[in-house]
Amino acid sequence: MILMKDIIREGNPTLRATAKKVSFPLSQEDRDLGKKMMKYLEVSQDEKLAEKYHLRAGVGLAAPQIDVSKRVAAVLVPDNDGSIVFKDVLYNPRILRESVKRAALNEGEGCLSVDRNVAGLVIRTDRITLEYYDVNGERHEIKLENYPAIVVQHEIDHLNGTLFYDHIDKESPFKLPENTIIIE
Ligand SMILES: O=C(O)C[C@@H](Cc1ccccc1)[C@H](O)SCc1ccccc1
Ligand code: NI
Repeated sequence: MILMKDIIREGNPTLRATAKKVSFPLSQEDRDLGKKMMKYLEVSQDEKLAEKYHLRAGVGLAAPQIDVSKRVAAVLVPDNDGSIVFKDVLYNPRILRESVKRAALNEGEGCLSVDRNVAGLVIRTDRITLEYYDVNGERHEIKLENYPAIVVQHEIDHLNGTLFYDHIDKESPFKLPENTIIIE
């Protein structure tokens, strides 16, 4: 099971590398990789289990964060009522289309690989068309908006060596650019 000790932190070069695509049919290793990343998210979102295993809650986890430079990311986005908005392991995810409209989370962003608070608006695209392959090699093309779209962009950033604070305007971190909505 993935524990916090397995998650690499700022300064580890893998976090700044461009991860490599996986090939299909997936090797057992790449199947298991996706499975254990999703397991981390499930356990981290269970209050009791997260406490038991000292896990930071996560709605997404990218393979580079456990020092595996492959284009694989697990996403588990719950709704406020505990239902699931979006859950899958994304193999070779790619953003096909981006809206002109931008979005940023009101409370900014954090990262399991960043052990400090970096304040500021993380400016992202509000609506995306996402292409990815699932564990069976099936191609998916889906539209996401608002919070799920933010989470997926955060994870795809990890596959490209980008961290959330790269998107914060250093001069004026809380400036709201034109055409940008705040997501509460
Ligand atoms: O480090 C990661 O990739 C996991 C992040 C993903 C993320 C952070 C902020 C905004 C979108 C995605 C963790 O989920 S950070 C912890 C967290 C937990 C629950 C809700 C929001 C953030
Ligand atoms: Ni992160």
